[in-house]
Amino acid sequence: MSIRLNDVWVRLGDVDVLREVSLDVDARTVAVVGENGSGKSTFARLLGGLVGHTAGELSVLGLNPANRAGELRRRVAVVFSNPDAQIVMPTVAEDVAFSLRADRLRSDEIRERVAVALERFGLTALADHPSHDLSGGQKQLLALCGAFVREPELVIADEPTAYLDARNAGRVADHLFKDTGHRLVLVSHDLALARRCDVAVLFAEGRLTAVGKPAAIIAEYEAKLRC
Ligand SMILES: Nc1ncnc2c1ncn2[C@@H]1O[C@H](COP(=O)(O)OP(=O)(O)OP(=O)(O)O)[C@@H](O)[C@H]1O
Repeated sequence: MSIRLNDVWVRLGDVDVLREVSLDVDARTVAVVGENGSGKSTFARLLGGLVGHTAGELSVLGLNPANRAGELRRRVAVVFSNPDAQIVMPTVAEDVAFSLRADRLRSDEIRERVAVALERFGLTALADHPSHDLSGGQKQLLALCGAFVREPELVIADEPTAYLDARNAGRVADHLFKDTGHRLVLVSHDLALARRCDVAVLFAEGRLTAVGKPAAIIAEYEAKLRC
């Protein structure tokens, strides 16, 4: 997937939230685990071009977010745990179409892409439904639908199942892991979900402390949690 960081630091306010982060990973799915406040979300936002780095070198899909942020945002979709932050249009179909606004498609192409995406995420019957009246699980599916309709090369999902019941969490996970040609960076406290990834990275106190097979990294993390 080509995520490369060399001694990257991120300072927010007067805090070094990420320190000395180095990583070179080329995997389809990458899990990011670690305790609360360890820097996982900041790392996810950094990869998505939503937070700048203060020092070091960084490339995502071969692009440096510092000077190719626009292109990165076109090729990468970021999904957060709170879908309300991403839902902007009054109806479900309009909200999905809004995600395509920058792609300069013809209106019939937009309609077609939206219809296919709604079908894929089981939202067709809700196309004209007010988006803010959806249940939490439906809203998260809508946020994912809005992310995937753009056919991103990389999906960065930060706690995408945090507020969902088991059935909806399973649905969301199935969409994230289904191989549709996209890569996935998944930040999650759900270690069963993290275990499904090809590679895992562990954060502690703003540092990336381990990278490897999820089973080994999660065992290391669980041992640390028991201390
Ligand atoms: N804008 C900011 N200004 C100052 N400090 C910040 C800012 N954003 C995050 N932090 C701090 O950076 C640290 C890492 O935060 P981050 O949200 O990346 O952690 P996290 O591992 O995702 O945590 P959680 O598992 O609780 O979501 C925390 O101590 C947080 O308070």
